[in-house]
Amino acid sequence: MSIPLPLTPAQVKSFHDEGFLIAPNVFAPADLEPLRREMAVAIDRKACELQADGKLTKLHAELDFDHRLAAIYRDSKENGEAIMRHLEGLRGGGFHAPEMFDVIAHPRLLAAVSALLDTEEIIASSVYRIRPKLPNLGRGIVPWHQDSGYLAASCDQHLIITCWVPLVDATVENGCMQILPRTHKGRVAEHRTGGNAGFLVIEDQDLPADPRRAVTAACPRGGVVFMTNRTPHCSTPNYSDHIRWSVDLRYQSAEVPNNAGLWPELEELGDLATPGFDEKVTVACYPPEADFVVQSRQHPETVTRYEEYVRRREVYDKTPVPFSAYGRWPKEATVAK
Ligand SMILES: O=C(O)CCC(=O)C(=O)O
Ligand SMILES: [Fe+2]
Repeated sequence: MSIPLPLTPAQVKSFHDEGFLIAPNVFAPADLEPLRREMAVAIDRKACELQADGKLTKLHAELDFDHRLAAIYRDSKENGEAIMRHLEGLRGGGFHAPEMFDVIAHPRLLAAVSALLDTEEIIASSVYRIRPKLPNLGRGIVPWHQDSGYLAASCDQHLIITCWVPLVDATVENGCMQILPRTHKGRVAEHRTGGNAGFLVIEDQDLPADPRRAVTAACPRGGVVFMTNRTPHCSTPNYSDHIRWSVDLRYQSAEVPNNAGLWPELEELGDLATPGFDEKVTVACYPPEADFVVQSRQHPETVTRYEEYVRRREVYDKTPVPFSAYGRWPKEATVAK
């Protein structure tokens, strides 16, 4: 295992001043290969299943991970959507093979997160998302928002770090992110429901700065775009011929409210959670999904291993929690974007 390289003090300062940091070479190119390969296997499996059901005629098995799903989608929107839903799961982080966990718990990534959070005690969130942004498809275009727009208001003033990890070189052409710098220290802006593809949106007049000041966050594969939960960002269309694959992961200090220690203890029959569990988890910044300890110097025995991470995710997915990511923003966007 290579020795984790933390960020330089100048990079850490830049993150806190600007609200984001683009760090190349967090991962070695080979580090992301197992995840890309396993996601390709998952696509293949689902495509074969659709073929066996008589829904899909052409497998496009000769195409690589960066092109195959786009070709399947071009043949049939329904099949393309079915495969994307399969990968995304209930809320966007459905894919949880060991290769995904290895990226979430990667020592070099955790060293960088630890430097940015200034703690060794790190909680990872299940609120990670897999994003296949297909060429010329509106669904992957994410309108202006702050990640706090989706989280509990009680966590607005805490720091939760989004690590945006491209699985291909992310460029303007294939629809990398745009980020509004130096605007992450104020209140969370007004978000509205009904943005593109059902996302929340901050309308231009409600952004904390002129969107023309946005920085283009191109990032090579192996690099990471780090952002705070109050950093406004969006992403643009993919005009390339390949899929802009990315995953975004989230981390916070163990001092920030979380549900890492809470289990619902499902009853055998009916899968009903222990009474009161739903109220308890509302302490977390995103109550419906399972947080877990990913690094701890003080209590290394609490660090979550792969099997427990999977179990926590499954159990939370079955547990109705009275929290909606859209609940805090009752107003619809005035213009559908
Ligand atoms: O991947 C994208 O296009 C948007 C990502 C995003 O909003 C996030 O990582 O928080
Ligand atoms: Fe976001």
